[in-house]
Amino acid sequence: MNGLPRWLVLPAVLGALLVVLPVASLLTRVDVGSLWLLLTAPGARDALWLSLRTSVVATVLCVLLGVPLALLLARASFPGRRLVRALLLLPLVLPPVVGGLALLTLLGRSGLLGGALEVIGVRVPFTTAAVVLAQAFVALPFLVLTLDGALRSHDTAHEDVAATLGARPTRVLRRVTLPALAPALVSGTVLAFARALGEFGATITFAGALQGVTQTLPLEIYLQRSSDPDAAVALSLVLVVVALAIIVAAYGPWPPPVPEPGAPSPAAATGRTYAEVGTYRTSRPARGADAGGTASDGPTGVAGDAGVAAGGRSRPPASLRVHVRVPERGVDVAFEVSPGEVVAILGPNGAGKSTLLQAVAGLGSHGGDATVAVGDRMLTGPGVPTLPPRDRRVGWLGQRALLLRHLSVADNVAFGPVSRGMRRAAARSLARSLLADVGAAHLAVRRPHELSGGQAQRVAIARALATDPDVLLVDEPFAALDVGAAQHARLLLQSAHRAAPRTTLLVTHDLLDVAQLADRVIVLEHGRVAEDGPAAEVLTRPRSSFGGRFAGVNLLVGRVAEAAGNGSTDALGAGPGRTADIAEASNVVLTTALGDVHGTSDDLLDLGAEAVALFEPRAVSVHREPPGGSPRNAFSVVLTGIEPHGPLLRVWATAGRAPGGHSAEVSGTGASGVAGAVGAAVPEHIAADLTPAAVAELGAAPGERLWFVVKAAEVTVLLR
Ligand SMILES: Nc1ncnc2c1ncn2[C@@H]1O[C@H](COP(=O)(O)OP(=O)(O)OP(=O)(O)O)[C@@H](O)[C@H]1O
Repeated sequence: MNGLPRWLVLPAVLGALLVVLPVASLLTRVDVGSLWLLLTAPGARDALWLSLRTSVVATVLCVLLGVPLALLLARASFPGRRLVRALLLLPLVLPPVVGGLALLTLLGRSGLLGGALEVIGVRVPFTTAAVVLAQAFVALPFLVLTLDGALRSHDTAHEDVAATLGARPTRVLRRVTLPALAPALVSGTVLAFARALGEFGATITFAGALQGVTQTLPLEIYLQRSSDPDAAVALSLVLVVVALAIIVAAYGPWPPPVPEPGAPSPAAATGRTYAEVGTYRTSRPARGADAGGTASDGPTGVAGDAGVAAGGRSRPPASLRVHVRVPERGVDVAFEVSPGEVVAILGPNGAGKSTLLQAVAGLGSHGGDATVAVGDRMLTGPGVPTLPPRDRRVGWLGQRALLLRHLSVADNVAFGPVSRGMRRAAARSLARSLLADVGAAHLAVRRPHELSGGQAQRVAIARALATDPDVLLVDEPFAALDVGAAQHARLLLQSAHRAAPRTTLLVTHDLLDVAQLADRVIVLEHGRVAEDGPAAEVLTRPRSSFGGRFAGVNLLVGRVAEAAGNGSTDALGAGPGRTADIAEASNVVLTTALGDVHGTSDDLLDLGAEAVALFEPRAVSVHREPPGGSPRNAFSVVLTGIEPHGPLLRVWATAGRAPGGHSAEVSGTGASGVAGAVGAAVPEHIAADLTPAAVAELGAAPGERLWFVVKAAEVTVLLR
């Protein structure tokens, strides 16, 4: 019973019997011997034939009118949309006879439109056309509501990608939206047909019962009921059989839809620090070398640089200028990217990364204003018409591969070039070449559901490059892949970029992406640029809270309180705006939320200036009692968590209050280390890496107050 109470069985069985028993008893009344005779009687034949013809025409009408209606209701925003949706429910709840009366008041001889139609010699009521209209009136909501539900439960990600590939709206509708809607369209159409076939009340009111003209099967059954009950039962059997066939067609035991390859999985975080990433950097294959396949990717390797030539640039790389302002999301970001530069966009959740990418691609409706220029081409901005995504030449590669499931792999890659006007044969040949470049030539004839996540993402890379975009937007492209497949795809992107540099914005939470792909890093915090610098600089000497957490170093933000040069112990005295009168200060004191922090610096420091103190977690020792002697940096902290970190344990603490007072702030640190820790930026969080034995000896639990100690020589102070 799957945990359900047993008493449910009785009402459930009674409910099923309420529907099944009457139909079953109808079957027992059928006189099989005279069935054929009854069904082929002229009245019955005419009624059946009329019902089938009018139901088919009414269903076609429903599809032609209902599909656009459902699309607009689900995807467009216009005044009164909710009202229209509610009104469409009316035929479902109104007695059909009321529907028939409503049609009469509109199209009858003295109706709103009927009078005018009479004048031009068109009479609708009591004709076969009236039967069709009555059937369509009651059947349309079934189709619209089925499609509307399906549309609203689908996101528009596939349509968005198709638009960035250059497809015009009608092509997106025809090649992306409608194929994705096909199952719902079939269900809705079948339901509409069934409803039209069984329609009675509206038909008899609006069309009457003229044999061969308006007397459909339900009407014939009703009329035969008094004169020839056996014929009525036999005809009812026909309707039951047709209805059963329809139900099987619509809801039969068809296989469930296959999940999209590369659907997000929780295995996103890497938990590696920059130092660890260095191993990857040194071990990566040389330019053009084969990186080898992974178990999940099949036997193919990564093509070398030369191999990506087919995806090479037909134009030189272009610069990118961006200013995105979305006040309602608290986003105001501006920067420029040099031609061919790869800029990693980092930041905690909600920092504005997706809003930024959407604005550059022209997707979504964020309601803000944006200025985006690629080279000399203004994509959007004050005083210039906003280019739609299809005309921007801005490619998109996201976490999900978003391949079109009804197309083969080769046709997926050819989709963009064909959308941009390339002849089909040429596009196919380009697709084959690009698939070979990404080691997926052998997958060309497969459907997306026959691919692994890694294979699907490789195809998505080929598809994104096929249109040769001026700017590539890459949004956590490897986050849903396992480590091997992610590295494989990462190398592919790197290889393609080396062969044909392309201006790229790369949103990521993964250190490996930054280390391997990015020239420069922009850190967003609270919708603003918090840090912008060369990738190596941000990863080794971060200036922002998030940058520090991302790079796996402790970072405390503060103001310069003292700065003394070259070992001199003379404090120059605090005071905002007062400049140290030495070129380089080596010993520095920074006032931070954790207290004064002593460190060294090579920067020219102004007293009172904002600066950051950096130190590695492994440089921190942890004590239960205040340490003896006079260590320069001893911070009283509250333990917030312990997590594995390679062979060590990473102990996290914050400058919160111990239990009893307000609880300490808890960081967004995931169990997976740095990459997992990027969900939140709490500046005063610091970490210490200890051996498991040291942690056991310490015996501390989250919430306890401890002392974190770090030598001044281990602390580097940088200007912010
Ligand atoms: N559709 C929306 N309507 C209103 N506000 C939104 C919408 N989408 C995002 N926001 C808000 O805009 C801000 C920026 O969100 P955005 O999705 O751009 O952040 P993000 O950096 O991409 O975050 P994440 O890493 O979680 O994807 C957040 O405060 C968010 O709550």
